[in-house]
Amino acid sequence: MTQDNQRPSWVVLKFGGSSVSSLDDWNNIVQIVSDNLQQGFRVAVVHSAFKNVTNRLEQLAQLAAKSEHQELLAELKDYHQTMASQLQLESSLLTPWLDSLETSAKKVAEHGVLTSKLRAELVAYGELLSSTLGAAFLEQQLSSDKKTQWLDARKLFVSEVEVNSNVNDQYLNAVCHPRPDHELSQQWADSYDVVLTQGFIASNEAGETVLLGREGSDTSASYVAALLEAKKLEIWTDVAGMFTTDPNKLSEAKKLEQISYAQAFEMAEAGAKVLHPRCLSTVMPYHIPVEIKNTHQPLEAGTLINGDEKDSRWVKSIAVKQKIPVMTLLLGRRGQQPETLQKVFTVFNELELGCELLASTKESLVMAVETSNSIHGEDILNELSVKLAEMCRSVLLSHSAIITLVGCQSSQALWHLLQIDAELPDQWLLLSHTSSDQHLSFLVSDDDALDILKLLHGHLIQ
Ligand SMILES: Nc1ncnc2c1ncn2[C@@H]1O[C@H](COP(=O)(O)OP(=O)(O)O)[C@@H](O)[C@H]1O
Ligand SMILES: N[C@@H](CC(=O)OP(=O)(O)O)C(=O)O
Repeated sequence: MTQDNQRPSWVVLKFGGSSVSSLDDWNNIVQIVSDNLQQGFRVAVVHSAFKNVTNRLEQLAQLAAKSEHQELLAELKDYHQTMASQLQLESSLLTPWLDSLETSAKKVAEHGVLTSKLRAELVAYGELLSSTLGAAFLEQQLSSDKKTQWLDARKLFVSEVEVNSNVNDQYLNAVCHPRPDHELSQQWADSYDVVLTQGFIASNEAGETVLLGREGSDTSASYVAALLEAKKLEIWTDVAGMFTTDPNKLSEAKKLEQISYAQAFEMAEAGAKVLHPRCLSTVMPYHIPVEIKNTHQPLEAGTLINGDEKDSRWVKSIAVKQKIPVMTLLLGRRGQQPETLQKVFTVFNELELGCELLASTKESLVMAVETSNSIHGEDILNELSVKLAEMCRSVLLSHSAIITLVGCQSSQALWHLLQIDAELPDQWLLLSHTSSDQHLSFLVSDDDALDILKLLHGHLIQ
């Protein structure tokens, strides 16, 4: 068995859609990879689809089910071919993927209904296309003695069926449990300087393509880091770290230089989308530090996530999730009875929608609807309202925001809130705090969300 200090030193670099979508981005990526090679690391790159391509592929899947996909398909082909020419690469590199994308869309059209299996197959082309160009660009730009190898993530990661998961989850929100493979790490290190693979995609035991949930490339990067027992995992994105709140929503947001895994997890769970929460649970057991950095400003210091942290008395950050579909069900006196709850959850189940119970009173239930792993379009929310209305006095569908205070005990957070000498809006519903008690959430109207964020950030963040 090899000793730890004889093992190859891998660094994993994940580049999100916002980091791979222009020639300037790619010149920065070449520099970042070269710097790591110069420091003696082997480099594993995990690559997302180009910016917004996954959303457009999701749309393509919906349109294909109605045989109305030709225009968007042509647009997507054109977009990728233009990217190839921007990077001065042969667009013929893309032909096999573009042909199979067309075949998949045709398959959906012939089937006439979108299934989660077909959706996964089709949406995966975003990462397959972009990473093919990424690997060719690195091979072309890195010095000639450096070997770059493109790898198919579906051969590396096989999903495991989770207890109670439904078919949609198995194809669209799949879970893998990679463990360190020292032999593979050595084999790759002997053969290549850089390996490059796709984020977001994996396969199941039947060899079919599955997805790891929207924004799942961070999760893939953590899988690669665990597989290689990497020295560090760097998430390269369009902001220079994790901030006290989304810097694109509030300019006063401050960068957090160093935070614990636990706090970063709470922030990610609460909606700080710069990092996917599932990414941390994979790297934590191996103590792999995670750094978040800005691809557009590579020299700027980022946020380092590692280790533990002492309890804090102050709110450290505030996360906002906006445009969450929320159903408020007025159920009358039988509201909290098991039969009523069972009927409500059965409707969600039948429509294959996820839900989170946000609050309940004796007579009402407030539930957030999770649509990202649904195979249906937006009109599924209306269908849900109609079905729920059959068992309720009334159903209200709103698009709301969830604001979460992260980093101190909920009792402390409430105490801090009481000190705020300003008017809070009328529409303000206390939701929950997590079992770790480092997390306090409120449901507010989407229109008020950014004003409330500004107010709370000004008062609560030290
Ligand atoms: N607390 C936070 N700190 C930093 N960024 C945040 C935070 N909360 C939300 N974000 C958002 O996360 C975005 C980066 O995530 P994402 O768009 O998924 O990037 P990528 O395409 O690189 O995966 C930032 O542009 C920022 O708007
Ligand atoms: N492309 C996928 C996976 C992903 O993580 O993308 P990004 O790294 O750009 O957030 C998505 O949009 O969901």
